[in-house]
Amino acid sequence: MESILEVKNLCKSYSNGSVLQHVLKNMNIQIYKGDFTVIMGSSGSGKSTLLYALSGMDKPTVGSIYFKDEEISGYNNDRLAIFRRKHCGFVFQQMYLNDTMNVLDNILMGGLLVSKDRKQITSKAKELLQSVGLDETSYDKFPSQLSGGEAQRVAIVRAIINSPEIVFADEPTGALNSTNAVNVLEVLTKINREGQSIVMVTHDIKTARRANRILYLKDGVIIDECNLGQYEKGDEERHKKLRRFLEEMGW
Ligand SMILES: Nc1ncnc2c1ncn2[C@@H]1O[C@H](COP(=O)(O)OP(=O)(O)OP(=O)(O)O)[C@@H](O)[C@H]1O
Repeated sequence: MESILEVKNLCKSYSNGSVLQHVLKNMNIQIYKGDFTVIMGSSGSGKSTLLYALSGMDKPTVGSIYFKDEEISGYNNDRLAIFRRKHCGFVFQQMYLNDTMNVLDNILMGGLLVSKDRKQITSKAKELLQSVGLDETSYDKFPSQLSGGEAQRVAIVRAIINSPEIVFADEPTGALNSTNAVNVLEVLTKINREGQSIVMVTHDIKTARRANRILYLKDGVIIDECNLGQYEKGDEERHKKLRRFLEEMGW
């Protein structure tokens, strides 16, 4: 299997006043291309810190992070920003859609950072909106006029408009009701089936079971992983396997 991200001896510490808190402790991980990888673990175990380090949103205290053959951990902030724009998409719980722009412009804003071909980006945005179940009536709406699930689907389209090689998601369904959460998970499952690599942090077992690989984090260390294979709707065995794994982990 081909790696898309590789982490070597990763440590991350925060200084809280006079106390140094070691949040990630000497981690070694490979994330594979085309995988839907989920990071789980108890609250405060370091999941978001790991996601931030993997995605070049934050720098490790010690250790190296490789995106394919490129070592991103040594980059300065400007190079990291370029790296993120070129290769990564982000779907976070706080969606940060721009409230002063309509749906289409929110998406185009990201697309035009990479391509100057407005016509091509516009038609791609419309195609992607269609594929997540949003028709032309959504284009002119402002974020405040959307439901949580619609807004999150717009955020996903914005995250993938530049065809990033990897999408990072932090609790993307955390603020949604169950219908909207399922809609958003369907979109993530669909783009993963089409080859998109995804790394997602979640507390929710229904969300986690969309992944083919679950990494379990405890006190800053990956203590084990569970491999589930590709998601199929209604696969009870898969659900039981994940439940057993999480019970063993003390989740
Ligand atoms: N910027 C920061 N400065 C200082 N400490 C931080 C910072 N970010 C995170 N921490 C600390 O690092 C630890 C891990 O935080 P992190 O958010 O990664 O955990 P998590 O597993 O994602 O938790 P949760 O499931 O509750 O979101 C926590 O004790 C947190 O207080």
